Amino acid sequence: MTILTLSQLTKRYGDTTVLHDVSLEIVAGERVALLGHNGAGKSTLMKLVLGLIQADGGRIEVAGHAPGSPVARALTAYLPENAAFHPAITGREQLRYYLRLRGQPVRLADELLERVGLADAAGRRIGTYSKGMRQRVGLAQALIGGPRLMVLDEPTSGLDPVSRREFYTLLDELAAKGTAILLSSHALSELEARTDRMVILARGKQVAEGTLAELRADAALPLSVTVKPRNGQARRVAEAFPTGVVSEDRVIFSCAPAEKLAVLEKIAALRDHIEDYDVHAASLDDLYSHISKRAA
Ligand SMILES: Nc1ncnc2c1ncn2[C@@H]1O[C@H](COP(=O)(O)OP(=O)(O)OP(=O)(O)O)[C@@H](O)[C@H]1O
Repeated sequence: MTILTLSQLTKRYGDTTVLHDVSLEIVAGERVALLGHNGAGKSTLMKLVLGLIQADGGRIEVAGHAPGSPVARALTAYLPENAAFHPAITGREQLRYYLRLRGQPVRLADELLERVGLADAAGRRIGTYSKGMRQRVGLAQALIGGPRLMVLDEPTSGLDPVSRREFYTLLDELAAKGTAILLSSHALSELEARTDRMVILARGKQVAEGTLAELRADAALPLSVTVKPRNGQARRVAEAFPTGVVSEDRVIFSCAPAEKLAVLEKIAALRDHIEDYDVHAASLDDLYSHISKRAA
């Protein structure tokens, strides 16, 4: 089921068009990453989805409802990059306040805080929380009511590596239950395995969209191959791969995706001379910088 539809969305501020004809659909359970340089239009797109600002062209639907309408608001949760709370109240009080606002029982506060790993700090003033802990309060708030669509603006900035992993595990659980997730992030490496699809914006234009595999196939960037020769075999192996560079007893070279099988066959034929090898496909970082340069 389609949860979010953007069709030829356009937004202008004065004479400047900050989003041009952006179209996107997110179905239930899908995790979509919105990528782009500073000022590319990510937050603007999110504000439009939330109904905080109005588009100048195109259409947005949240499960068939207009953004910002009471039904769309009830179905949507939002976590801003720097969730801000009153420092004098406790995590539990803050959650109870949000639960009341959303017409939910306040007894759910402790359960939500437990889900985001804040059970021990529930009775402490938020002013004593670290940035990562405040982000978790924001996430707990976003979980209220079992949203169908979650919009997360750079949700992991300021979180340590373990907290980031826990955060994505929580998102995976939500997606598995059918929540559609739209998140922006500059931390590309963590998105590779944790999102289903990426949309890349460059100066308001949608310059690429697809799964990591689709973006890789489209960009056709070379693979990086590293071969570790057995002792005393470096020269023999280097001769077999003349474009390679020898570094720290390894021979490193690149090959086009279409040549991958031929290279693997060659490596297999040299098995008596080779101790190990690695083949690295282009990372999301590589793809992002390639696509951004192509769009410039
Ligand atoms: N209220 C506004 N008035 C005028 N211009 C604005 C307004 N809000 C955003 N912009 C402009 O719209 C463009 C897109 O901004 P936006 O905040 O959507 O980018 P972003 O991709 O979220 O960037 P970042 O990664 O830095 O958060 C920028 O050029 C910005 O200056």
